[in-house]
Amino acid sequence: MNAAPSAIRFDEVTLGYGRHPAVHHLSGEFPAGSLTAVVGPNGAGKSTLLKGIVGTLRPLEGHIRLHLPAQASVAYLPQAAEIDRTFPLSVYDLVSMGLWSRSGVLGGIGRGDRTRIEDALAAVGLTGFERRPIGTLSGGQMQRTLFARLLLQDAALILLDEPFTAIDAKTTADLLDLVRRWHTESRTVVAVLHDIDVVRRVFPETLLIARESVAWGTTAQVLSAENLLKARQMVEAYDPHASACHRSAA
Ligand SMILES: Nc1ncnc2c1ncn2[C@@H]1O[C@H](COP(=O)(O)OP(=O)(O)OP(=O)(O)O)[C@@H](O)[C@H]1O
Repeated sequence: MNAAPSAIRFDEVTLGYGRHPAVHHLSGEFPAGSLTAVVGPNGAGKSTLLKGIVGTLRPLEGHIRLHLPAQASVAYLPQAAEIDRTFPLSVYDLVSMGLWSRSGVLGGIGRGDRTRIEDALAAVGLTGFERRPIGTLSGGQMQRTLFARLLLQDAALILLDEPFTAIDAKTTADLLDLVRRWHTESRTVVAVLHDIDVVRRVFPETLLIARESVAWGTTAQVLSAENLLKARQMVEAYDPHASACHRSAA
């Protein structure tokens, strides 16, 4: 298998809300520099998994360990529905927040930073949009803005939750080019995706989950018809009101 050291390691991790487990007994690793899709039916626990990695959700059981270079940041793009677009920010303001990990919230923006912000906006095709309030952007333009912010974050680990949902083919293709670029730069990228064709085309590794791991490895092996059917059946059979994990109780 992959000889690269792990960037994220899961040891028997159970994540959940209150006492209700959402993802059970997950063990495995995302190697440093890997490009992995997280796939599974609605309610499979994909977003929950990312929240566990970011640290906004603490495991009910087990450990998640990040092995990143010193000072390296983690960049996290939540689902579009979780982002408040009524906040009075311009495109420029939002993108410049990508520099906060280095400059601090109150740090000034120097000439070099301004060039980097302009370069990031150009890379996502938004030159000329600097002063636009984010509330006036289309869904695709907003996603381009958020990817420009990710570019500036310069993170070793990038987590994307359904980044291409409700985004047209041209915008998806442009943003996938950035994902490929991050992969060639040896960043570790984990993306929750629903479009299996995109996963097969672009993502070498896949984790298929259905409240627990169904398969984890190379995309061609993981996305077999048998595994996809198994995942669907496992989620349909799951009792969302279960208060304890059957394996813990065993
Ligand atoms: N804040 C929360 N409080 C309680 N339960 C939650 C919360 N967030 C998610 N859940 C539950 O955890 C389970 C997994 O949800 P999650 O959002 O991780 O699934 P998902 O695979 O990302 O789904 P989708 O593809 O629909 O986005 C679901 O049963 C969901 O209802």
